[in-house]
Amino acid sequence: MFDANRITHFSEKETPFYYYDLDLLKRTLDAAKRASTKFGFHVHYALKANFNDRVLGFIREAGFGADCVSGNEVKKAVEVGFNPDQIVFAGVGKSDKEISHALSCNIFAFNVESIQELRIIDELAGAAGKKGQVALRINPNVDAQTHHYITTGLDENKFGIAHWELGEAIEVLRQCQHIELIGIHFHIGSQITDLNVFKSLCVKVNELNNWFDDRGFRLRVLNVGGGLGVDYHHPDTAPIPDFQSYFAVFAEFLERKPGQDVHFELGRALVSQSGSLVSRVLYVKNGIKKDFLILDAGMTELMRPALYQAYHKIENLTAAYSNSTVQVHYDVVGPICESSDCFGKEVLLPQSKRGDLIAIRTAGAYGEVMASRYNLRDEIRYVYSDELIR
Ligand SMILES: Cc1ncc(COP(=O)(O)O)c(C=O)c1O
Ligand SMILES: N[C@@H](CCCC[NH3+])C(=O)O
Repeated sequence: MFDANRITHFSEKETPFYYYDLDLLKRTLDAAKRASTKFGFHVHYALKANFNDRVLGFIREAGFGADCVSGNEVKKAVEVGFNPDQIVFAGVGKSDKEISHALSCNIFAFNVESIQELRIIDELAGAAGKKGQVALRINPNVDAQTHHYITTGLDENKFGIAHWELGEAIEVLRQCQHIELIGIHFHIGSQITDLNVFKSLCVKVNELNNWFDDRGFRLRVLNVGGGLGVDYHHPDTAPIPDFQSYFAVFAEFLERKPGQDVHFELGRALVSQSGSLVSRVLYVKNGIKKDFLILDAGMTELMRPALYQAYHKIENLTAAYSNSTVQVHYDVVGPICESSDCFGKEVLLPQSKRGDLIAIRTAGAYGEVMASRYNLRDEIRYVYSDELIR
């Protein structure tokens, strides 16, 4: 819950807007950095979770690398000052233009997702007179036990090179003159809350690490991707994910060969809790079957509930400091002309009225970046916590 001072500040702003708590962001990054450094691990932040310039500035300052999934993300990472030597580029559909641009930036590595892509990077690197460093993204067929839309490491998913294709992949690698295999890469899904899933991933990584070693490939990097989940139900009591326990799983179960580095690509866990979407109640509508709170924010600002039926904690900030004790169940909806434009059904809130400020919490990851202009909505607005002390 936000303090009264902050709510007064919000009430002066035009809604809806994303609010970023930069102090919490910094504390989260410090915790992740401390825990990863303790084990000698390197973290590349997944820009796809949030590429807001100010957020990225803090992440770069904290010393993380960048994991990109498009040419524009590579461009952005370079522009905001990430060291190209700490930029990796994944994605099932990298275009020739994007590959050539990344080669010209001298990024650290391409996480390659198909055999055909290996040949194309080799060709483009040759034409540019470069040598591209590549890691093979392997689909390990490990169930991430998360929402099926954000599971990426099962045989049925489009991501990565299948394990049965690896023989062919190393034949192609042996023929290619302009690429060098530096490692193997995995990313099995997002919002993973059961750490045992990562133990299963380590077992697969160890098997494959040995497989490559047996065939004479001395891998320098084991990249195990991201995926660490956050607590959407308790944004205030559990604002910082347990990075120590997460990294400890890999420290215990991953078998590194001498000289091998371990890379991670965390997105959500680094930025989720420091962002909230702040909105106002436009109308309170008493339907036949239920009551609706109609907000001025919708699925165009935060798509996760409409897309994945994702849970986000909803709070009435105005009512929080009033004496009202009446509680009402509302369907909290947006103004967009889609029935799926709903942030939560049967949400128990203090009795609410037009003009009340509503916060939708844990929206710092996959919030602003997934916004759209559908219905010709306004561009996203922001408020940063340090405006309060400026
Ligand atoms: C290749 C890759 N790396 C890293 C991430 C970041 O994942 P998360 O935000 O769950 O940490 C993703 C997104 O799921 C991804 O596709
Ligand atoms: N956009 C998803 C996560 C997908 C991660 C990218 N592979 C979410 O909001 O949870």
